[in-house]
Amino acid sequence: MAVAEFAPTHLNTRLNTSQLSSLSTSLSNHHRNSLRLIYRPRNTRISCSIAPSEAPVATKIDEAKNKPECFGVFCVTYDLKAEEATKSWKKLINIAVSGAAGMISNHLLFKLASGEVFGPDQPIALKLLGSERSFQALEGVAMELEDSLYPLLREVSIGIDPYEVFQDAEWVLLIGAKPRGPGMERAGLLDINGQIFAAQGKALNAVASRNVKVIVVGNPCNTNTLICLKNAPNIPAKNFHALTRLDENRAKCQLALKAGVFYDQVSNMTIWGNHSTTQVPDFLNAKINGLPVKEVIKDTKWLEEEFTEKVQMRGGVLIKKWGRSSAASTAVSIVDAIKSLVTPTPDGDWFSSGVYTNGNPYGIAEDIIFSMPCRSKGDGDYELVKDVIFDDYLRQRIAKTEAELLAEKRCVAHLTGEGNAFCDLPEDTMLPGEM
Ligand SMILES: NC(=O)C1=CN([C@@H]2O[C@H](COP(=O)(O)OP(=O)(O)OC[C@H]3O[C@@H](n4cnc5c(N)ncnc54)[C@H](OP(=O)(O)O)[C@@H]3O)[C@@H](O)[C@H]2O)C=CC1
Ligand SMILES: O=C([O-])CC(=O)C(=O)O
Repeated sequence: MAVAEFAPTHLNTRLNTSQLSSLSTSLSNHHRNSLRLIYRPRNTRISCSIAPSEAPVATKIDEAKNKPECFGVFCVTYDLKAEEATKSWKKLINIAVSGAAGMISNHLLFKLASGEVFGPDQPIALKLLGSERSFQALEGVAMELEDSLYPLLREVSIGIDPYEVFQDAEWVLLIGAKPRGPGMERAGLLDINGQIFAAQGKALNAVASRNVKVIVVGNPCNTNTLICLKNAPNIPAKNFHALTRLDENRAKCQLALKAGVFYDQVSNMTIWGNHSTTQVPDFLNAKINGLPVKEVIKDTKWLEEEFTEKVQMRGGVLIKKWGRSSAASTAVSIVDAIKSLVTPTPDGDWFSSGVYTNGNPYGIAEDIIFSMPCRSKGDGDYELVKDVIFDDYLRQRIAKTEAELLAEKRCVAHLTGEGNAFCDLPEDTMLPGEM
């Protein structure tokens, strides 16, 4: 019989029977054996005796996959009362992440766990959604989280069933999606990924917190968000976002570079429309050092052509250099997107997010997900900014990205409960990463 020593040395431990059983299940995932746990009093080690398996191993692994289990050291409860440093901590929040074994998550999860996103007094629980395909990798991610000893990370669980993983989730970051392969039509990608987001929307509707905030990253993210929210009618449509913050950050960087200023001097940067090559980085309303961009950068041809294209195609250029799509900067932009919703927007500024268009003041078609300028009081909610200006150039560009999103919507009608799909995409426009 093998004996494993489990030593949460930095913690005060107190386990109840169900936690002992969870710990046993979790460790049995690693060791593929049955376990006998011996609990000793606080501040001592917990010994796990590993006996030859009695039940078929495959059955145990399958059980663990279907029902998310706490992982390793995260099965240990902390004695919060005994820890002086935690006295002022807020109530734990549940954050679910799909595609948790993918590249973006590999950056994001560690930022979430560090306190960089929700603050140094906000303990979190991470609920990681994977698949049969990624389950082993997911265990690896959870092991790395264990080994990072983040004080604010109180729970980690992994699973493959969204109905289990999304239970009571207050923030859901939907990152997992099939990448578009060679020769695959955009309509095909919309359908394959749309199925994933329809299923996840249904799961959110059934089990997530009623006030859950959902940020969709997996592409094509605007239409995936629409599909998701249509399948979650009991959650306010306003709570769903498609990530266009990376595009905003890319646009700020290019304007700063051209103006010869540091990028913190660029504000009021709107990305309008789709996270695709039709997106519109708005240089009419953006500011540099508090002045309209056009007063600082007088080269209109550069703004209309080079700047706009550079932002639209940044993802593709990066893939050509790096051999894979932006992962670290995407994770940073997810952090920015969340922080923009949980901290008050600085006076006079705004941020971009792909949100539901119903009631928008810009005359953009209703019932699509469109990136627009938003402000937040820091309560997780947002309002659309009213005082923006338009000219013919901006209106024309907005109309093009709007037409693309309306066409994408018709392509996925079978997934949004709106009858038969009819796919007449105006031209085979690209994701930023596909150029
Ligand atoms: N909105 C934005 O600004 C950006 C969006 N993206 C998008 O984010 C998504 C994730 O990117 P990234 O983390 O780099 O990708 P990875 O390929 O590293 O990970 C993607 C994850 O998606 C999951 N997945 C779901 N369905 C499939 C499928 N049919 N085939 C393969 N994998 C699948 C996999 O996890 P599992 O097996 O656990 O389901 C996989 O781990 C992509 O859709 C990408 O286009 C990327 C950059 C910017
Ligand atoms: O197409 C991709 O996967 C990458 C992407 O969205 C981007 O870089 O903006």
